[in-house]
Amino acid sequence: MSEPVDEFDWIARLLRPLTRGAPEAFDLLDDAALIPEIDEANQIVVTSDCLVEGVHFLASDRPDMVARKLLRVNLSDLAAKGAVPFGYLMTVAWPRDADWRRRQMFAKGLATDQGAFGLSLLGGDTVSTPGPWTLSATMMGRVDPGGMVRRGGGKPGDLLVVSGMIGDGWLGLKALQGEFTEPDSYLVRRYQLPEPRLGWRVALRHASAAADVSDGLLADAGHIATASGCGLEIELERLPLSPAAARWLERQEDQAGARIALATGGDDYEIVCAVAPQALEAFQAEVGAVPATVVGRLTEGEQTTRFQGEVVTPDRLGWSH
Ligand SMILES: Nc1ncnc2c1ncn2[C@@H]1O[C@H](COP(=O)(O)OP(=O)(O)OP(=O)(O)O)[C@@H](O)[C@H]1O
Ligand SMILES: Cc1ncc(C[n+]2csc(CCOP(=O)(O)O)c2C)c(N)n1
Ligand SMILES: [Mg+2]
Ligand SMILES: [Mg+2]
Ligand SMILES: [Mg+2]
Repeated sequence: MSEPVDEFDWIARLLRPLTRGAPEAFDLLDDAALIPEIDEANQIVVTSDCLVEGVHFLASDRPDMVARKLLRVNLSDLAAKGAVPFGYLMTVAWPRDADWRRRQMFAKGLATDQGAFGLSLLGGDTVSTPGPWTLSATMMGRVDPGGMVRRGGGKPGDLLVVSGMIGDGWLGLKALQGEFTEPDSYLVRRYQLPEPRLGWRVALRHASAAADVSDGLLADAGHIATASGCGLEIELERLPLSPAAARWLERQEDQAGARIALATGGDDYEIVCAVAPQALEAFQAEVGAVPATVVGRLTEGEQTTRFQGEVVTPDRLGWSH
């Protein structure tokens, strides 16, 4: 039997050398690449995320919702970098039985969110596949020179702040898989239609580091800590929970285990960022309607997670392919 391959080992050991040290790639340690010097006023942030049926979405999800999720997971990376998106390239691998109607619904979903987010389709590729429906988008956005918020740059003592709510996406998948029922489909909608936090662009000017939360809060906060050369502490009782998530949590016997599941399940597409204590007020003045919650801080130590003062040790910090 061959050994299992870790996603981040493959990126670090086999792909990083292929960047040949290009400064644009940041050693493949960030959410996006940066193309500098387009002109004096603009730099371009570029990111690419792929969705696979059965891995990222369900075969029963509507094609227009899959289209919108494809755009939104990519927009989420640009949101975390403080970029203003403008266009994308897209590759679609269609299973042979994908009929015109399906493709039409898919294009309609793209049109809806292109309108909502001011995007143009710039190019791409279309192929067929004997496997599951697979889609990839490469999304581009503008920043002022030096304006991209990096994963590195956090300092011990910085507060870890998260946008919106954590755990809803993971719970929405559980609901779709029949693990529990919800009357209003709020969680299912959160799984199928993430909300990229582009409204945090100005607030992020007061952050020292940021990433979006796709793999899980503990994993993605960990990416910030690692890139910043810090440790971190997260306190699970501080997780921002929607009313629906709080109701689910109430029904769970193992409270620590349930909170770990919410903080490692992923599919949140929120922003986690590091903010120096003295910058918190200025940061909070710019976040608008989306709640900002302090969930922990960067430290000089290891990565630790606590619940009610006790250290807890999750089996995994988040999703890994
Ligand atoms: N196949 C690949 N080729 C080149 N670079 C890659 C590849 N896969 C990942 N990377 C790079 O590795 C880094 C980390 O990727 P990762 O997928 O964790 O980023 P992300 O989009 O923020 O997270 P997620 O995929 O969970 O949304 C990024 O710089 C990304 O561009
Ligand atoms: C059907 C189904 N099963 C499981 C999951 C959970 N999931 C899959 S990939 C991923 C990390 C983010 O993606 P990536 O790292 O590829 O960008 C997560 C949390 C899902 N969304 N749908
Ligand atoms: Mg990311
Ligand atoms: Mg991503
Ligand atoms: Mg991932």
